[in-house]
Parts: sequence; C-alpha cells; structure tokens
Amino acid sequence: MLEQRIEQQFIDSADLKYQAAHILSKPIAAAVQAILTSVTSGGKVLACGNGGSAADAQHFAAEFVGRYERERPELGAIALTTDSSILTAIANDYDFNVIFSKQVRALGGAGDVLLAISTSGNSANVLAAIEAAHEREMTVVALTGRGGGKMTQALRETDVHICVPHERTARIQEVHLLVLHCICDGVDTQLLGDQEPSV
Ligand SMILES: O=C(CO)[C@@H](O)[C@H](O)[C@H](O)[C@H](O)COP(=O)(O)O
Ligand SMILES: [Zn+2]
Repeated sequence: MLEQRIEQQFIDSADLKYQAAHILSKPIAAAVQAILTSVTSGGKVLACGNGGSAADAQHFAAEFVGRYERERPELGAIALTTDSSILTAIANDYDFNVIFSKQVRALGGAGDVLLAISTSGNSANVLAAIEAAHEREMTVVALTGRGGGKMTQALRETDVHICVPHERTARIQEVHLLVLHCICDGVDTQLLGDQEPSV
C-alpha cells in the first residue's frame, strides 16, 4: 500500500541518519576545518555535482554567500553548475566530462576547496574536477556513497572523504543535505560561537 511505502521511506531515511551520525561526525568536522581555513585566508569553495547533487552544490553556495542560520560576513562559494553558457559551451566544444574541470582550472587557486558531490563516486566530470583541483593545489572535500567508487582512489590524504554508508542514491542524497547543513553550522559556530541561531 502506498502509505506504508511512504512511511517505510521515512523510516529508512531516519535509520540511515542515526547510523551515519557516528561514522560521519569525524570527517564532517575535518571538512569544517578545511573549509574554515580556506575562507578565513581569502579562499573560496567551488562546488559541483550532477542532478540532485548539482542542486546540493547550489544550495550550499547560497547558504555560504548569503547566510545559513545566523548573520555573519559573506563567505566565498561558487556552484559550478549554474552558468548555462559556460556549461553548454564546454560540453558542446569539448566534452561533458570536462564541464567542471575547466571551471576549476579557470577559477580555482591554491588554498581554495573543491566540494565534489557524487552518490556513486563515479561521475567522470566530478572525477576530472578533482584532478584539476589537485593541479591547482586545492583541498577536496568529497561527498559520496556506495563505498566512494572511483573517487576513493582519486583523493589524496590531505583531502576529506565523507562517504555515506548506503547503496541507494536517494537515501545518500538525503544524508548529503544534512552533511552540508552540518558544515554550514560548524563554520558559523567556529566563526561566531555557539549561541542559538536567530532564524
Ligand atoms: O537526484 C537524482 C536521484 O535521486 C538524480 O538526478 C541523480 O542526481 C543523477 O542521476 C546523477 O547523475 C547521479 O550522479 P552521481 O550521484 O552518481 O554522481
Ligand atoms: Zn533526487
């Protein structure tokens, strides 16, 4: 029955979040430190991903540049998924696999962070963006699932890997959004202290 199926999805999503809380708190804290180090030294976050993860990249950039829950100075973040002219020109003239990596090479510099989001860890354009970020001496914060796929091998020891322990894209994405909000909250707390949010 449809209602039972819906209820089961809420339960599965909540269960995964309970399990992931302990496993992911350490890498999420490491991501907060990496991003904080970057943005407090004049750096920025470049965020990319496909489909639902493209939406996550944009969601994160909005909360960084605008605000999350509290007023604070603007923080630098750019979603590499939003400029239709850049995306169509690169995909049309080169290849879809380089839509993010060319932007990373154009916009990224040493000390910036690449936020690379892929539930499978296997999207070729995100993998190419990681390679470009390493060329630019950027740190990578990777959000994945399903064991991390090819991204596990592509990351360096100085990068941060937040891998959701699940196989299903939708459930992984639901945890990714929570992870992104934890990163925003962690950065705000490090910058402003831990008083209650105003919104
Ligand atoms: O949101 C969803 C499924 O929930 C889809 O749009 C999904 O993001 C797309 O199929 C992506 O292309 C999947 O890419 P990835 O997460 O494996 O890197
Ligand atoms: Zn989705």
